[in-house]
Amino acid sequence: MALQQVYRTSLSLLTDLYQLTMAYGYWKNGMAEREAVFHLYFRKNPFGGGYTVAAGLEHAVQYLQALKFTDEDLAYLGSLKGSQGQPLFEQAFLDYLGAMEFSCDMDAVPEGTVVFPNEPLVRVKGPLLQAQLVETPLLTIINFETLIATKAARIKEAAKGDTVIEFGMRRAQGIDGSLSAARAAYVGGADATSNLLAGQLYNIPVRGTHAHSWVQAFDSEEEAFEAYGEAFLQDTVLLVDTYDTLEGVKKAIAVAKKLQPKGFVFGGIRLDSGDLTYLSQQARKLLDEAGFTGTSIVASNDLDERLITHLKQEGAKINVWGVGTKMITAYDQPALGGVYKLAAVKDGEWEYKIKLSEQLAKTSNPGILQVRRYYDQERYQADMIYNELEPLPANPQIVDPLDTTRRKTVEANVQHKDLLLPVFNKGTLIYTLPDLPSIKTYTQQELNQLHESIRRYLNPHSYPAGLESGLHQYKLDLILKLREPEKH
Ligand SMILES: Nc1ncnc2c1ncn2[C@@H]1O[C@H](COP(=O)(O)OP(=O)(O)OP(=O)(O)O)[C@@H](O)[C@H]1O
Ligand SMILES: O=P(O)(O)OC[C@H]1O[C@H](OP(=O)(O)OP(=O)(O)O)[C@H](O)[C@@H]1O
Ligand SMILES: O=C(O)c1cccnc1
Repeated sequence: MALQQVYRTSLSLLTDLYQLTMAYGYWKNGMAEREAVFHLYFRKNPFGGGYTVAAGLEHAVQYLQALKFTDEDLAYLGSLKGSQGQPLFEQAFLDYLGAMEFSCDMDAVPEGTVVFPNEPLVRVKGPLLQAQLVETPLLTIINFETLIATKAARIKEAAKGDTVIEFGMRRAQGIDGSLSAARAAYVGGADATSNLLAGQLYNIPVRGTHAHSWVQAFDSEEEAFEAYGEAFLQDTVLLVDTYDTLEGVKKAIAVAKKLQPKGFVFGGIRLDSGDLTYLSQQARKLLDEAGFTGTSIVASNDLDERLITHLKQEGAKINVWGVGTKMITAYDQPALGGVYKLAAVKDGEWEYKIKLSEQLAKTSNPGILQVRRYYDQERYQADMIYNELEPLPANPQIVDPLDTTRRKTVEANVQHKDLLLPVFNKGTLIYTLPDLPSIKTYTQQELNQLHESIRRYLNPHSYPAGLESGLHQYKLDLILKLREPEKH
């Protein structure tokens, strides 16, 4: 029953061992309750793209709401031994964990928001032990769902208003990979999923056709089509490529005509192999000539945003795209490199912290950060990461992270909004989670605010997003200070 045991009420052990060893260390050193701030952000848009769609907040919230070490969890931690056979954790620490209630503040960008490198998607502020502990699960959830939502947005963009159905469960990264990806794909742009459990859990529309095995199970393709059409008079999409695609289309048309007196509505055909441009054009001609002008042509077969764009440019007559492997696995980039970095610790006063790196771009940002988005009537103009606790100049400057000599002054007449919204206040949920259809609509509104040169998948323009110049200078000074050998 291991499978059933995976999806349990307590996911508190769903973290790396080192989160618990650090937690023990903080507790032992009297630092557990010291206030700290962490930011979750990524450094590069995935897929060589110009934007990223944030997703996963709902699951992150659910995880945090349920964060409680059960007796079973504590017994397991108590059973862990060091190399000399000694218990890894002492009982008083386990008692502390058992009594612990999540009490952090969390701010996050709403799901469906378009975001850019280095911008915090989540900010956790609270007792050091707790804020550290949640690093790994928050990254697991946000990295994956953000990655898939972004992939789906790219695919939906390529489909240019056509319907996109997520068909990927069979190729997904395991059970949860199929479920959370189905939800994230829907957030990003997919219109429906073939995954029934995702449909039930998340209220995503479910859609599907039939497999080649259906046709193979009958003595002839006609019989198979007729039997399916009889069973689903209203919603039939027939897979026509089991033997010879265009012959299959002709047989599907003949069956549709035969069943019409019974109220049959010819929903569509599906093409799953061969030259999808040529076959869809020929199939469209045959369908139109037979009067089935409203019958859809569904295509599937290793599709992604590039192929869909190609097929459209070639003049393919496809209006529904079934996309599996390449969407559900984010095939060309299997992980978003989101990180979770300590940015401030309070010891009386706030002390801002950075993690040094050889490259300035990889050095984390200090402070208690917020993201300000500037926009006019038509578009998002620029984003500025700034320290909430420091005063902002009247006309702040945004420093380009890739070329810090390039700076953009924010014009006085543009509007702005801050992206991180309060989600938890001292462990209490204060954010109303939007329903999934609202998130999906919001994603599309967000994408529409980006210039199409930023949305295109090939060599997109980069959206201006950087540090407020005062924060940038503070960071440089901190780096220089930390690099002085005698200081550390
Ligand atoms: N007109 C086209 N232009 C570019 N790529 C296409 C075109 N038509 C199909 N493709 C893509 O080419 C790839 C190979 O197609 P092909 O029909 O050879 O697939 P297959 O997987 O070998 O077929 P089968 O499913 O029968 O094994 C698929 O990813 C398919 O989506
Ligand atoms: O190609 P994807 O984007 O992953 O879409 C899902 C695929 O899954 C099904 O076939 P399956 O892969 O089971 O068999 P097939 O490749 O032999 O058609 C379906 O016919 C699609 O081709
Ligand atoms: O319904 C379909 O056509 C379907 C579902 C999953 C995978 N491939 C196709």
